[in-house]
Amino acid sequence: MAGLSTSLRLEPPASWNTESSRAFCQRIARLAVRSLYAELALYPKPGLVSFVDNGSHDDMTAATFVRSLFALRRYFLRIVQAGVHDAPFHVLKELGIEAEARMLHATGGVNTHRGAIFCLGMLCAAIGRCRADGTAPTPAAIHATLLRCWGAALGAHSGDIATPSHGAVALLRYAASGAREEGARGFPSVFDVGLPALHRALAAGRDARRARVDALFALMAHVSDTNVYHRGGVEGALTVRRAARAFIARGGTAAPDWETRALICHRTFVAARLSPGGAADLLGAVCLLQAACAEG
Ligand SMILES: CC(C)(COP(=O)(O)OP(=O)(O)OC[C@H]1O[C@@H](n2cnc3c(N)ncnc32)[C@H](O[C@H]2O[C@H](COP(=O)(O)OP(=O)(O)OP(=O)(O)O)[C@@H](O)[C@H]2O)[C@@H]1O)[C@@H](O)C(=O)NCCC(=O)NCCS
Ligand SMILES: Nc1ncnc2[nH]cnc12
Repeated sequence: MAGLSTSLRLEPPASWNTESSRAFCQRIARLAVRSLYAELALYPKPGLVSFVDNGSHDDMTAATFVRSLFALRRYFLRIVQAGVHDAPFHVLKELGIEAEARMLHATGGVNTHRGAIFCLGMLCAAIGRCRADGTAPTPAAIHATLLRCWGAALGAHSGDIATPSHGAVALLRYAASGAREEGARGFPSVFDVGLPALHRALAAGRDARRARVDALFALMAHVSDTNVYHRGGVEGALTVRRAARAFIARGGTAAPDWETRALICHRTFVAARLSPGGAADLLGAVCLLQAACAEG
């Protein structure tokens, strides 16, 4: 992937003042919320919650996710602003912890978006930082900025397990890397797996819905999803990976019977209580990157 040095440099716009900075931050925050809404609305999504059904979950519905999204609007605005102002990682972390509390308050204690708060939050900060630097928002520039500004702190954060979590248990029991390792490496699954899969599908003429399904399956085939390990152990993780690879091997959504296959996969996951929630969060991040880079 091209580095920052090869990306287009823009002069900071003459109109770059408090007013335009606020409008920019609000636009990116809106894109983050819309991207998570697009993930929620997508169907079929194996084992995951949508407006059609609750997938493998009995403690959350689409309404729970929508409440969570409303509660996170201000967080995304604040973290883009923090990125614009080159805030150190501990400031981003405080914003993230506060957002987790708001999410849990809005959902009655259900974890809808912890992975998304982390991943989309860091991307929002990096997009803000790119803008302040006068760097065009390409995926390569956003990735390089993320690593340059907060890469070392993200690496240290991955080993800092203060409170027990499903992710921490999956790491200890199964060596499943999860969100922490993704963050430490600058979310490579978003930049190197999910986004290219989305772009390939769009370039082949598929619509946004099908492209998102293809990106989700690409992520399911690739990521070490601690939510899957938490619910299904090693066997569950193998089931998810094999199902995703089989779907992709048949051509993904280019296959005429893709929808039937995706629905069969959905029912299989629901029967086994499997939920690739980490891949779903990363899909939200892919949608944000695509929208932010397309709008410039
Ligand atoms: C760094 C943290 C995000 C901590 O991570 P950790 O792994 O220790 O903690 P978890 O609480 O398990 O949360 C991790 C969430 O990340 C998602 N995820 C899983 N695998 C991956 C992956 N490979 N890449 C990216 N993201 C991943 C996953 O999110 C989904 O799972 C949710 C449901 O999970 P859970 O509640 O565990 O399980 P249920 O199915 O509900 O189980 P039952 O209760 O029903 O049995 C689902 O909604 C998705 O969102 C994990 O949730 C972070 O916590 C942290 O450090 N936070 C502080 C804030 C911060 O520092 N921010 C930095 C600046 S932004
Ligand atoms: N649609 C969804 N269903 C279940 N868990 C998720 N985590 C993020 N999005 C999700």
